[in-house]
Amino acid sequence: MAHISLQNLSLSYPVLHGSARSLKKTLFARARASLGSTKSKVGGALQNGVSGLEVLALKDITFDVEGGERLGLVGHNGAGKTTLLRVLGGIYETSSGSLSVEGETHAMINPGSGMNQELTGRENVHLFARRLQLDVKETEALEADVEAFAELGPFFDLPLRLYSAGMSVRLGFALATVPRPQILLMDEWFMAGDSNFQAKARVRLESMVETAEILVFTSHSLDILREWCTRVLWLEAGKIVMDGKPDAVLDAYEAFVAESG
Ligand SMILES: Nc1ncnc2c1ncn2[C@@H]1O[C@H](COP(=O)(O)OP(=O)(O)OP(=O)(O)O)[C@@H](O)[C@H]1O
Repeated sequence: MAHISLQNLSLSYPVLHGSARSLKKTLFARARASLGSTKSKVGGALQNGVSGLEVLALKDITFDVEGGERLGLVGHNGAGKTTLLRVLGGIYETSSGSLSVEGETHAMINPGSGMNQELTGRENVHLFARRLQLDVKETEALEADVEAFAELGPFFDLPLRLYSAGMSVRLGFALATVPRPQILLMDEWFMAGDSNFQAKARVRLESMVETAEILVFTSHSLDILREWCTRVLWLEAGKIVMDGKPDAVLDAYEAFVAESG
């Protein structure tokens, strides 16, 4: 059974170095001067670290996720949701604390990850198939599936650097939903794209979610979180504010947002 466990986990990003040029130095000085004096509605906490200014993106995070749970992450811009997904996906190392992830994990965090901008959509599908070590028949099936799903028309045979943001999402989504992992981590970019694509994406995700033992995803859509999750974690400035049943957490979050304006 898949399982995730985090104990007192923290992560900070270094911001700028003291040797940077003058504009950076000015910004650095302003941010440093505002330490502790302002309460921003966005972002992690700014702090003085060993190597200079840091953003404390996650602070003392402790929670467990059991197989069968669908955990939604909610919070203001910069609250730490994507950072947490990246930590769970093994993309970022933590500054302190411990993390244990049991189960095959797939992180849908960046629509363009692993793709070559100079290759066409079709060529990228073949690249992807080689990475998954698919045989000729499986590769043909994958190509047909992605081509039909992404509906890129002639752009499927043009280099990715010519794609619009929505077109990249279509291709990235079609490829990212091929593996069937035990733990699925998903950032909210999957909701990008036009309404026709969103409807298709939703159906595809639903079948994926059924096979994933654990789903962790971020969204600013409270309706989606209410509908999809069995549990919601509310983060603000890198800290857990509340963890529990979706309705209880999201009602409290909505009240907080209404109060803080
Ligand atoms: N690569 C990075 N380097 C430095 N700081 C970063 C980096 N990525 C994120 N941060 C900072 O870490 C904090 C958390 O960012 P994160 O992207 O995890 O937030 P989020 O909750 O996903 O936000 P959003 O809802 O806007 O996507 C923010 O203050 C952000 O400025």
